[in-house]
Amino acid sequence: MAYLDHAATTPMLPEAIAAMTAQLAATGNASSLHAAGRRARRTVEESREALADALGARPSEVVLTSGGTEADNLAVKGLYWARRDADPRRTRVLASPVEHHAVLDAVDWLAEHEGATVDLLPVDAYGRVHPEALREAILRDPDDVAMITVMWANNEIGTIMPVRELAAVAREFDVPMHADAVQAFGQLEVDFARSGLAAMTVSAHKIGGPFGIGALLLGREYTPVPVLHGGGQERHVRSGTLDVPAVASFAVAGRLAAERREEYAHRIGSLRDELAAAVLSAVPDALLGGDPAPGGRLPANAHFTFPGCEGDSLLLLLDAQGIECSTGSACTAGVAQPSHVLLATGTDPDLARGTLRFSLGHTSTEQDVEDVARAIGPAVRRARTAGLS
Ligand SMILES: Cc1ncc(COP(=O)(O)O)c(C=O)c1O
Repeated sequence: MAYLDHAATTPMLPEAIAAMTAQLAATGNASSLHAAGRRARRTVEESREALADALGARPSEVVLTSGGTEADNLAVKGLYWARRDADPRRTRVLASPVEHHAVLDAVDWLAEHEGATVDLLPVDAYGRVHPEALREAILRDPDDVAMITVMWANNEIGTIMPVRELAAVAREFDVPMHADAVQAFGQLEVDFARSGLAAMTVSAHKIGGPFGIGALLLGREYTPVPVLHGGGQERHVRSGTLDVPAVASFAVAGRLAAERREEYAHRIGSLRDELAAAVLSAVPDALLGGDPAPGGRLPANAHFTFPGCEGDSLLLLLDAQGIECSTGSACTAGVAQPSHVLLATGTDPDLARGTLRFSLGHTSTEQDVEDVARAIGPAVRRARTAGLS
């Protein structure tokens, strides 16, 4: 068994499981005033402090959500509404074209239902947005920009964005910028205070924590209009009873992700390089995706294009050998669609159908690399033959 799909989700860390199970039997709504409620509240506030510490933020800047998707929606829609309500000219959203669908579809929704104009920022061959491109886009009309959203690191090809430089440009024009740091947290140093961002998304299940919990890091300058209305929890921007066991578990995973990051990134980066070398040696015409420059892409990411192959067939052939990875492209009604990320980087749509993403994580070992090295050559040959028949 080689699980190489940690960018989709990671197995939970034993420490995060222990923190969660310890809370499952506890009673008390963190909003209640009695002793059980106060105990739950204490657990939540201690967890918030641990998460703030791990992310270079203040505890009051951690807005807990049901995950990355909700945090992205709150940032994009909420900041758009807040800025447009304050000045009706502000209806333009600047976004990178390689965002996760949680951002891209929220932006598209604003265009369809709220009169937003969406400017997709130009990217280079690795899907990177350059600060000059952002400046140019803002300068087209600095008065009409509602918000900017550019991810910290891409989930398919691992490209790392120059987030601090981009946020500095946004600040020059007093425009709030949000970054989806779901894939960056745990692999890169994501320090919210130093980033200059107005908002930043993280998710627990990508760092060894549980599903269904995440956070929007939110500075004090901008208050998004809520997406969820109700009890007024989380600074009145995200109502809903908190899932205390998940919050406690997220905090443990977050603390460990920050503490172990450097050593982890080093170990996983070497393993990824070995995996890339093994695949390229077994399939010499395979193309390694992402930016090969040091610090150009996430250490856990290995993305390949196999000319003449359907990624889906290849994935299933590897799955039959116990190797679990992803194509990185969406499948609509059984038809494999080339990924929007690859299309944005100028990849030929036919080539973009033959991609595989291996993403390593805390459970990855040398054995996983050996398993891929052994299986990938025969699988590609079979997938190519199947494609020709
Ligand atoms: C970059 C990125 N953003 C957002 C999400 C969504 O996060 P969640 O699964 O917590 O809703 C993911 C997960 O696939 C992701 O990779």
